[in-house]
Amino acid sequence: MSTPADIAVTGRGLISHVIFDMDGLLLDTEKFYTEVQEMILARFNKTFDWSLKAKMMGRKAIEAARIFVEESGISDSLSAEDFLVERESMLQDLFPTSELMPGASRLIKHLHENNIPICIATGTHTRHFDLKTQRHKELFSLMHHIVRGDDPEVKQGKPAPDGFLAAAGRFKDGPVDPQKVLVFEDAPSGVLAAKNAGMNVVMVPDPRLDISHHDVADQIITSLLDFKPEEWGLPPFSDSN
Ligand SMILES: O=P(O)(O)OC[C@H](O)CO
Ligand SMILES: [Mg+2]
Repeated sequence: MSTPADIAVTGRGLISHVIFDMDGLLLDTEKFYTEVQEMILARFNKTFDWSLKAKMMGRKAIEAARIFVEESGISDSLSAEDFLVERESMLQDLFPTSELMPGASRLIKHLHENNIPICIATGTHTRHFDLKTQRHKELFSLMHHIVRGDDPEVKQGKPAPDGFLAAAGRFKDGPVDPQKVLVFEDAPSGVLAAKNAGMNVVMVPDPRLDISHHDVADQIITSLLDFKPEEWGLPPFSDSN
């Protein structure tokens, strides 16, 4: 992990574009997946722990589902496809209640007001994206574009770089040099995806995630409220932020 001084030395202060992850980073939606998956495993007298959570988060639904049934040892009783069906109605009730993570609105508005191009690259597919964001349309409209997990260009989910490379390619003036992109992520798979795309990554991990997952990111912060844009060559927050 780099310190702010290292960041300046390696030239990572020259960020021109920002890509946000969504679940667990902008929206407090990871808790819904956890709740539902705990309930399903309880049916099999098993517990859902953070080592399994760490492997699933950030991935496309079917990829996470395969990990869930295989790693928890229930694949003989429940297929990945049936797991997705079983959790769907519960998630559909929970997603419309999604709330913003602390500091998300402040950072998005700050970057937009300062003309820093911003977008989202999420593993979430369009139908779930629409449910999760229905209370936050105004804020999400500040994004230049949004790449979802079912985008045709996203052949493989995180940790593959597909989503971040597609996102970097859709800004107004064409593809952006990955070295000038700063990604915000909460998930180990998402941090790896951004590094696989050659980008800079600030990780905002859930405190329950094992610290062994902190090694790959360029910077770790405990909340978006703690992000200091000037450490990355971005306009600082003013007192009114
Ligand atoms: O974290 P995101 O936004 O890539 O979403 C991925 C899944 O939908 C949830 O882990
Ligand atoms: Mg995430």
